[in-house]
Amino acid sequence: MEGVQEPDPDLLIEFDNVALRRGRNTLVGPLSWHVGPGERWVILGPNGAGKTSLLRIAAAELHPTSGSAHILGETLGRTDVSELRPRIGLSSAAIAQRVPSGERVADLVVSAGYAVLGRWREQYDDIDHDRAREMLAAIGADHLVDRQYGTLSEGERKRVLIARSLMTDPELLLLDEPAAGLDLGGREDLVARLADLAGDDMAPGIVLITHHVEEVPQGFTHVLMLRDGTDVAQGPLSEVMTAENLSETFAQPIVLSAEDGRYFARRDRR
Ligand SMILES: Nc1ncnc2c1ncn2[C@@H]1O[C@H](COP(=O)(O)OP(=O)(O)OP(=O)(O)O)[C@@H](O)[C@H]1O
Repeated sequence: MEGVQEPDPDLLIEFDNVALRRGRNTLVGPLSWHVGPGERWVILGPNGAGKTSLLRIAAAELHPTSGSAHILGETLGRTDVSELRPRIGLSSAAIAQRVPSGERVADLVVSAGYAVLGRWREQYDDIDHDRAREMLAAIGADHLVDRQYGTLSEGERKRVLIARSLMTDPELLLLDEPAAGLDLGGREDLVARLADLAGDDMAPGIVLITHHVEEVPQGFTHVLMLRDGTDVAQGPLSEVMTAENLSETFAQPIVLSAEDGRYFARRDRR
């Protein structure tokens, strides 16, 4: 990639004029987006806005068609992604679907460091198992350690997969709709766990995709609102999470309220 600028070593994600095209369709961009250390971002936008595609570029799973994309100081197109990916924790529905139902939770989490799904290898050390249990405990799922993945509820599965994505001690944690499909209690439980994680200084930078402002955990710092692949608005939550920006993003009049660091939205029927 000629003409690509050098990465800023202080940024976790540094996308400049990034675009992703498939045939005649532009799925993402052109979009510039920078994520700094300690930041906790939420990506909001309607179905088909390009949220998952953007996150997959950040996960080094997709290469942008144009623009410059640096992740953790490495430049996509110039770096060996097999070395970059273990530095990124990713939890998504696509990964969830690939987990064999008979997989034991302990094995699923411990194998993350070796990037295998559903392939139990016996050479993991005690230190790996201790860390797996620690990651499960961090997300309130340590009691599930001996269960089979297929027997877990939707909410339990989400938490186990987040524990798995933390296993490698990633510098960047990417969560694609972690609260999708959860009931009210399950959602509140997960949102509270993510708020704890957001408040932990030792936790990696976090980017979370959601469809619902109610799922934005307390302690999140920034928001990127996407529509038709591009950013309607982005920046600190306190400035950018407004009814006006949500209305433009979702192309309908939205009323927004906030309480105790949580947000609530509905359509304005007046
Ligand atoms: N390989 C592909 N070829 C063509 N179009 C694609 C391809 N993959 C995704 N798309 C389209 O790109 C757009 C963005 O998809 P993406 O999954 O990134 O959106 P999203 O915001 O995550 O949507 P949702 O909220 O429904 O999950 C969609 O219109 C989708 O149909």
